[in-house]
Amino acid sequence: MPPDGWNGAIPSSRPGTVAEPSHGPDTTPPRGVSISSDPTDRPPSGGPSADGVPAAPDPGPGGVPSAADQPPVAAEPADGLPPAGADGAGVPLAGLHVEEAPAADRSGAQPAGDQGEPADGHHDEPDDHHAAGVSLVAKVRAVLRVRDFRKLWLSMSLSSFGDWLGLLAITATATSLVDGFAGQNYALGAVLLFRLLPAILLGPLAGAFADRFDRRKTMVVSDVLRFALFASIPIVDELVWLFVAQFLIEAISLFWIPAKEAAVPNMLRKDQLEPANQLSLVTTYGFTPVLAALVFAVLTTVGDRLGTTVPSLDESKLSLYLNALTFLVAAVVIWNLPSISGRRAAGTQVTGESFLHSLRAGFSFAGHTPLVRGLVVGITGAFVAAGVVIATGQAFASSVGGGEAAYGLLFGAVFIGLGLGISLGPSIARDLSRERLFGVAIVGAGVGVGLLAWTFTLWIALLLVVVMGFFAGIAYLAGFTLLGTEVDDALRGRTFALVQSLVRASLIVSLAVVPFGVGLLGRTSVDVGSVELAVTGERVMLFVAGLLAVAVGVLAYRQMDDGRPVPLVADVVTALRRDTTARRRLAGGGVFIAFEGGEGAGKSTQTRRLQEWLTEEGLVARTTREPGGTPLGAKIRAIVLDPASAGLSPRSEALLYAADRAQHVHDVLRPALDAGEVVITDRFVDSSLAYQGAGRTIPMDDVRSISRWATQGLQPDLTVLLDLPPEVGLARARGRAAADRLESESLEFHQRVRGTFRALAEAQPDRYLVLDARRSPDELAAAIRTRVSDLLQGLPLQQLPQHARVPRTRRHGDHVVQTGSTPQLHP
Ligand SMILES: Nc1ncnc2c1ncn2[C@@H]1O[C@H](COP(=O)(O)OP(=O)(O)OP(=O)(O)O)[C@@H](O)[C@H]1O
Ligand SMILES: Cc1cn([C@H]2C[C@H](O)[C@@H](COP(=O)(O)O)O2)c(=O)[nH]c1=O
Repeated sequence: MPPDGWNGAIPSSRPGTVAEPSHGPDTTPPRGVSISSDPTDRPPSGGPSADGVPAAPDPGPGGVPSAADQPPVAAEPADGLPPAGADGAGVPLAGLHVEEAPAADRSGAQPAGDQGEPADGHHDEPDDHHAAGVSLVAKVRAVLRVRDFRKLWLSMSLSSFGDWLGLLAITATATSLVDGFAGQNYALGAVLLFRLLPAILLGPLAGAFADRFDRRKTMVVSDVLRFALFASIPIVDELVWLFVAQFLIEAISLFWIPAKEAAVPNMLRKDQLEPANQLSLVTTYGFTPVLAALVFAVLTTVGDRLGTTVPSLDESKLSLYLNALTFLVAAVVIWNLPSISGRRAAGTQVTGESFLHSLRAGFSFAGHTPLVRGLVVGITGAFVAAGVVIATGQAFASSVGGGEAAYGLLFGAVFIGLGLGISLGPSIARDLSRERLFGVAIVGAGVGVGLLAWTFTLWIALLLVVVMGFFAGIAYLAGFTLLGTEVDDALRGRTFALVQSLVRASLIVSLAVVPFGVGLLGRTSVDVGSVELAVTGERVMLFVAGLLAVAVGVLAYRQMDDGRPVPLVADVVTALRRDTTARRRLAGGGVFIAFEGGEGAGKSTQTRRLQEWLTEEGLVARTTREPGGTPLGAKIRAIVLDPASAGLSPRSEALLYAADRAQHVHDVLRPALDAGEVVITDRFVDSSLAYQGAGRTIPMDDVRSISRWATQGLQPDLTVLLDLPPEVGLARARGRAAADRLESESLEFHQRVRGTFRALAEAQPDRYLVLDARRSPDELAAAIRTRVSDLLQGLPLQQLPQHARVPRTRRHGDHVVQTGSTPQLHP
């Protein structure tokens, strides 16, 4: 039976999914129109002159500012990007690979070792997996730096530890209070029953109550009552009171859990909720049960000795007192966290909806919303299967020849698997939609159980149990995260409560029914060739549980599938391989390439050259830009770049760029990608993160949120970052035209911009090509062509009709001669 922290599910922001075209297959006629960037349409001059750019520190090789020049880095945010207001140049760049500048450019540069890179100068790009792992640690550390959350998490962990310890102690107490094998088993069953029963009877009521109380008071009162009840069990020392106390403790916990769930999102930023969720679940299922088992073992030794001096004290009683104490400590901690109180304390009115009506609304919502229905079916079915695994565990363990020790190992293996699934699952399956992940993970767990049923070797069984736990952990996190993100706050308490009740009911039913099934089926053996196969009740039940999990996984998947035309297997395989291009291809789309970089880095030059080359190769390729890729965007561009718009507030500026982007995605990018074109944009979302986020010091998450909203999740397949020290780029840009409003910003502003571009590239090395923009235009164009030709290999992109193609012989006479290596495309 899971302890208090069991559904530590915290509403969380959904990890970014790979953009899927919003339209169906290509119906758009081929386009060959190029919207080229025109540097002459800048707003009229009027800003500060090009002079006065302060001398910049030596940027080091490849333009990387040396550590000594970097200003102090502010508190590290969850996403590893510079916090708002921090100088992006201070972000560690160890994993960034910048294609090197020509030798002449590097003279006098500092050794690579100064940048924290390997002394041999070899830039090892961290693989994506590693980057994801590091970023999870960073995210968790950032979450734990939030003082109130840290305190709540510590108190939750303490309660969870106490609860596991209490479970061990109560089961030991129950069996010690009765005599005989049958009596002891009945007592054990009754303890579990009394622990599970309240949720079935009171769960939905507790859910409806959840939003009507001051959360802090609810939690403190619950913890104090649980302290008193746990402490009373060893004092009263009666079996009947143990059952009553169990029932009351569970009933009280039902009020504590939703209060806690509602409190956490108020303490953290939205993007911090998923790592907080992972942390809570790993603590509850990975760490505290192991610690509780160890402490119980220690107390058993101490209790034996104590028992000789204080006869009424044994390890179970000691554990129960300790458990009681954890709740008292938690009560004190929570009492000192006023931020938990929530909206009641803030004076917000609760709707006048009747209690009964709100209960009915909760049920109706769960029954009529396909996604929630799928989640409820999946979670319930998975817990029925889990109940079967628990109920057959002892018999199965002895059948693989390990007895009690094997049971302990198998029990531990479940938690190892759960811990791995919860902590690693989201990063492994980062690109897969959570709806699909949920169904797939339940099926995976079911297959694990089905195979386990026919395993006769302990180590294979242990391996399969870890696999089963791994998938179950992923499903659990995905399911509860989806409940948190997809269910409106007003209904969330009731939905969670309903799921809680169903989970417990499933466990009860399977724990009650399975032993009968096992007994009824008995033990037989089947001859398979020369081998005699033992077909026992517990193995058959396990196999049935596996089949059931597979069935509910498929059912949940069908309920929750968003109807995308991408076949599941290909979706899973490409998501695991992080193959975003293949994912877009699966969805029948084109290829999206973004150019990013500071002022004067050469983006317009290179977007144009790339488009010309692709067109020569017979592909439909277009260039576009932000801001100003649409007629409406051109007006926005005029406003944002006009030095006369001096009073524009940072937020207005961010929204104007987002508005330009929304129109751009809607009018240009999506249709062109849906038509299978190669779309090359001069700037995209990264520019907003760099300029409005780091430059204007707007919180990165706010910029990311409005950008995601504006783009509906569209991401480039490749971003070419032309990296250049800002003083070089500004000089180039100012040599071309008078400085616009952004170019007129300070050098520090532009250094923050540069640092953020680099940090973004570092976070996803597979999706970026970082080039030293001090290289010649020809060298840059050649490096870009090489990378782009790799990206486009084998893709069924839209091609120019024969009559529109430029014969190779004429091309070089008419257009820019593409020098350097020019790979051949085979579209
Ligand atoms: N690799 C290069 N080396 C030197 N000069 C370059 C290089 N690439 C472009 N330039 C020159 O630098 C200036 C800016 O180039 P371009 O307009 O392509 O940059 P940009 O990144 O689009 O600038 P902005 O962001 O300010 O629009 C132009 O005068 C261009 O000729
Ligand atoms: C997309 C985008 C752009 N900017 C800034 C960056 C530049 O200073 C100008 C655009 O000028 P360019 O000549 O086209 O490079 O706008 C920004 O601040 N935020 C953005 O999202």
